[in-house]
Parts: sequence; structure tokens; C-alpha cells
Amino acid sequence: MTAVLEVRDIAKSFGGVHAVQGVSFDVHEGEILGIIGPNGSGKSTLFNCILGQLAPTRGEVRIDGRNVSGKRPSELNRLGISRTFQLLQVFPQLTVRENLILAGQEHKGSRLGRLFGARDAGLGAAADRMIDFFRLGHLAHENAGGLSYGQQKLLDAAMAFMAGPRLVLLDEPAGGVNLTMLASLKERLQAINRETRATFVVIEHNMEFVMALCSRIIVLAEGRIIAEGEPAAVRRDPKVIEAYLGH
Ligand SMILES: Nc1ncnc2c1ncn2[C@@H]1O[C@H](COP(=O)(O)OP(=O)(O)OP(=O)(O)O)[C@@H](O)[C@H]1O
Repeated sequence: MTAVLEVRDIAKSFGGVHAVQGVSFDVHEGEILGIIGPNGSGKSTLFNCILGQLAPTRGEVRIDGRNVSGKRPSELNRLGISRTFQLLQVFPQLTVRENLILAGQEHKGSRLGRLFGARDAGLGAAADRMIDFFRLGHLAHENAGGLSYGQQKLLDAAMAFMAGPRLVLLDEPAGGVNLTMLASLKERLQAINRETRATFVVIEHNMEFVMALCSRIIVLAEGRIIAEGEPAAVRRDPKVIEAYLGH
């Protein structure tokens, strides 16, 4: 199996705080990998190192076998890497469809196009496909700010897929989403994963959601991997239970 993403011995310290202390793993094509761990275990720092938002203290990140360490987020975008953020990135005063088009332009790196370009910048068809896929049709022309929080999270996820990414990093997609929307979010993410064979890495606090969504889980504690495997095995692992209870 091809490794789409290879993380090799990534470490990141902030002064005396060793947030990530030598983490290595591979993610294979089409896989949905979950990264969990107690608060402060280094998940966000690791994500930001992978995504070029933070420079790691040491280590290497490879995409499709190519070393991308030190590349900026915009360059990673062009290599087919997309992300969602913990906090919503939707523009409340724009419609659902406009938000999707904007996200597509962002991924293409055309900020000028974003300001001066044609209204749909050739991305209307792609936006409509995403609207259908994420079942947002009845909301397509509503302002995003008028949507429920769960619907906005669905839109946020849909925006990450506008450029047909090969690798998507999702930062707490389920955060603050109610139970009904959670089921639909999980189902849609699994469907788009099957359909596009895109590879996902997900950071998530909601244990039920991450266990149901992912095929494999990595558990971080104090900046190190303490367990890795199928969700059911990870859930039973005494080291994992202790890391959460001891926190
Ligand atoms: N910019 C920074 N400067 C100093 N310390 C930082 C910085 N970012 C993170 N840290 C520290 O690094 C450690 C790991 O933080 P990180 O946010 O990566 O953990 P996390 O697992 O994502 O936590 P959470 O689940 O609460 O989001 C923590 O001790 C945190 O205080």
C-alpha cells in the first residue's frame, strides 16, 4: 500500500515545553486515520507541523514520498492537501454556494481572483456538486450565518473538498455538532472518502465519533504515541485509559 503521508520523527518544542517529542507514522491511500489524546498532548502542534504552519524542531514530512518539510501552507495546497480548522472558517455574510466558490478559489491560490474575478470563477459546477453531496441544496442560497452550527460545520467540511484534495486534515470536525448532525457528518465524510479515495487525518475529542469514523487511531500523550490500532483495540488499551483518566 502506498503511503500518502509519512511523518518521520517530528518534534516541536516551545522554549522548555516539549509539545511533540518524536512522532512517526504513515497514512495510506484512502485511509481515515484519527489522532486522539488528552488536552495538551500535542495534537494541534503535530497537525500544524504537518501542514507547514509551524516549523518542527526536528523531523520530516513526506507526501507521496516527497519531502515537503518547510513548505508553506499555500504550496501544500497546490500539492492537493487541504484542511479544516477547529474554528469555523465560513463567511457568515456570504451564501453557502458563495462560500464554496471562495474556498475553491482559495485552494487555487487566486486571492486576486477572489477579489476581482467572475462571480463563480468557473467553480459553480464544483460548488453545486458539493452542495448535492453534503445535502445542502435547500440552503444553497442562504447566508451561512443563518445556518445552524451543525450545518455550518458541514459546509466547512464541504469547503475542504472543493479543490479535489488528495489528503485532507480535519481539525475537530465534530466539535459542537449535535447528535443528529453528527450522524450525517460521519456518513457524508465516509461517503466522500469512498468516492474520491482521498486520505483523511482527523483530530477529534468526540470519542464515539472518531471511533465510528476512522479505520485506525493513533493516541498521543505528552507528545508521544502511546497506542495505535483499530478503534476497538485502542479503546480497550490500558495505556489509553490511564492517559485519559490520569489527565
Ligand atoms: N505557541 C505555543 N507556545 C507555547 N506553548 C505551546 C504553544 N502551542 C502549544 N503549546 C503547548 O504545547 C503543548 C501541546 O499543545 P497542543 O495544543 O498541541 O495540544 P492538543 O493535544 O492539541 O490540546 P487540545 O486537545 O487541548 O487542543 C501544551 O502544553 C501547550 O500548552
